[in-house]
Amino acid sequence: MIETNDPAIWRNFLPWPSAETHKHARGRLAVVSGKAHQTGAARLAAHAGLRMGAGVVRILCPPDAASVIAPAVRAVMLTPFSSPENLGREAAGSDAVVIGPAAGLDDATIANIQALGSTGAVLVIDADGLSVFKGRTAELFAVLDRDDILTPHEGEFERLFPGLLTQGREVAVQEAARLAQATIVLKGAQTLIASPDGRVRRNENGSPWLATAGTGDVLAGMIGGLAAQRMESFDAACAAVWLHSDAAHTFGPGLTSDDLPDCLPRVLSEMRSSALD
Ligand SMILES: NC(=O)C1=CN([C@@H]2O[C@H](COP(=O)(O)OP(=O)(O)OC[C@H]3O[C@@H](n4cnc5c(N)ncnc54)[C@H](OP(=O)(O)O)[C@@H]3O)[C@@H](O)[C@H]2O)[C@@H](O)CC1
Ligand SMILES: Nc1ncnc2c1ncn2[C@@H]1O[C@H](COP(=O)(O)OP(=O)(O)O)[C@@H](O)[C@H]1O
Repeated sequence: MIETNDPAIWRNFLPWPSAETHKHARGRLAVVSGKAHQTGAARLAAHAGLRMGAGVVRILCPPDAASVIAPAVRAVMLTPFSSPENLGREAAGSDAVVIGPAAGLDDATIANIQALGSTGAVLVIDADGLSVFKGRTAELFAVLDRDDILTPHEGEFERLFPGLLTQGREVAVQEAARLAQATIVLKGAQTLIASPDGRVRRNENGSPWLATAGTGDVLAGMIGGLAAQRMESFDAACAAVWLHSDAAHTFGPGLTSDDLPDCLPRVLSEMRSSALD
């Protein structure tokens, strides 16, 4: 049965800081950047993860990108990596890692994802991190744990699961979660979220203002931010999808992906008030 993605289901599982917490205890999120001319997507995701409450957010970047990113971040920290092995070491200790936005469609992206697979962090894989496995899905599935999360739009979904969408989005997303043994977020006007345990929810508060470049990168960062705070992956994905749309409704016309993270304090405050009621 497909449930509506109603906040009542996951509202009480949202992570709020306790009086005694510190930034590392709140959750460590890493976001992997693309090359020097492709760093905006990672910066959007990292900022969103920080706004969602991850206590420490770090961008891990190829060495050539460091001088581009450094002047463009403040609360987000920056660490260059020189190889997939080095990336794996730098990401160790992260609670969640986002990879894929503007990562590049080359073997380095595959090797980076494989290296991250052994860190134990929850992986949120988006965009190029999905498309690069076109025709090589067995290699992707070999990396995934059940708490990992894939966030394809329909184009990316078709590359990973060719032909599956002809059975309808609902059937397709459930079958994809079963095949991948991971949570699948099939994005669209009504995003569907499926867990490998068979749960599936339909998001019904979508906003067409989200049809603008970079909003998917923000969503990946939001999911990563909640997963870093140890919210269960499926609920983290459902909560982030709903809050992402709510932020878009809050801003309305003229929305760009840059605006979304800055709408989150208000959206989260409203959610916190209603959870306390
Ligand atoms: N700020 C930044 O730096 C940003 C960087 N970004 C980075 O840019 C890269 C390209 O990302 P991308 O998503 O534009 O292109 P990609 O998936 O390679 O192919 C697009 C093709 O897929 C198809 N398609 C089918 N359904 C679709 C759907 N629902 N939504 C969208 N497309 C759909 C569609 O085919 P059509 O329908 O036109 O035949 C379309 O032509 C990637 O690295 C990404 O991370 C972006 O995140 C933006 C912000
Ligand atoms: N018409 C729409 N109505 C509601 N949500 C939409 C619509 N179009 C796009 N979205 C949402 O916007 C986001 C776009 O993500 P994505 O396609 O990955 O963009 P990008 O790669 O530019 O970041 C997804 O969360 C998707 O559900």
